[in-house]
Amino acid sequence: MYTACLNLEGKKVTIVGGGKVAYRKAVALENEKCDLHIIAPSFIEAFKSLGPEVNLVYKCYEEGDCANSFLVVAATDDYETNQAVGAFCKRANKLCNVVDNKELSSFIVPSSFKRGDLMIAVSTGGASPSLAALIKKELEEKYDASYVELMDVHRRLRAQVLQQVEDEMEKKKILNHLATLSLEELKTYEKSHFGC
Ligand SMILES: C[C@@]1(CC(=O)O)C2=NC(=C\c3[nH]c(c(CCC(=O)O)c3CC(=O)O)Cc3[nH]c(c(CC(=O)O)c3CCC(=O)O)/C=C3\N/C(=C\2)[C@@H](CCC(=O)O)[C@]3(C)CC(=O)O)/[C@H]1CCC(=O)O
Ligand SMILES: NC(=O)c1ccc[n+]([C@@H]2O[C@H](COP(=O)([O-])OP(=O)(O)OC[C@H]3O[C@@H](n4cnc5c(N)ncnc54)[C@H](O)[C@@H]3O)[C@@H](O)[C@H]2O)c1
Repeated sequence: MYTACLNLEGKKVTIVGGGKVAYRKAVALENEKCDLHIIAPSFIEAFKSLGPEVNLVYKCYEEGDCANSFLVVAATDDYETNQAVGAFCKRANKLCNVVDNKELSSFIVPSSFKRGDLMIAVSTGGASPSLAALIKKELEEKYDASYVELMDVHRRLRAQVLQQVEDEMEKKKILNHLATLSLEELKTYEKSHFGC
């Protein structure tokens, strides 16, 4: 499967299902500024914690419910319903994650976390979602909260380097060197080279 990061801002996204798995997917999608609709006859309590901009639609799935959606997640506990959603999306060329059917999915979701602009995602291709989550947990410790600031400094420094260094080889050399520095070293570099 191809690795990509999707920009879902303003896109209509539909989740079918109102249980534990649908909730996990909803929490992740809520952060993406998409137009999120969730369809199910009943929802677990946890859904109350979602913001008012999330549309909970109290009904069973019907063909056509996802017709205007850019991306769809089929997350019911009913195999036939999930399959119907997946089959519709396949015909209609929509991105679709069917949580109990990798073969019918056009994408699957890795275990991931963010530290500012840094995003780390781990996938086992469905072989062991638990192992993906465990490896993510290990990486969360190594790439701790300090990386949020580190990424801010990197973004500033890269912009300065791109603006001020013309020679392509030199530019590459500097950026590769910056990638090896600690947060403290980066701050010292910034002060001495760009005076801030
Ligand atoms: C990463 C994560 C992201 C997320 O869901 O957003 C995710 N599963 C997570 C957790 C998790 N899932 C399951 C358990 C119970 C233990 C176990 O069974 O292992 C746990 C552990 C837990 O809950 O702690 C069971 C399970 N998962 C799938 C099936 C169906 C099947 O295999 O057919 C079944 C069996 C259902 C059953 O019959 O019981 C399928 C998929 N799960 C995926 C993603 C995709 C592959 C990702 C990959 O391998 O890279 C894929 C293919 C489709 C998809 O959902 O995208 C999230 C971790 C979030 C985090 O903590 O970071
Ligand atoms: N991909 C994953 O990470 C993962 C992890 C665990 C389980 N699963 C699979 O996910 C599925 C759902 O698990 P769960 O724990 O969220 O189940 P759950 O029992 O907590 O929730 C099921 C939800 O589906 C809704 N539903 C049922 N029929 C529907 C229909 N026709 N239209 C709309 N909504 C409908 C129910 O109202 C309920 O809200 C299971 O099939 C399980 O095999 C996937």
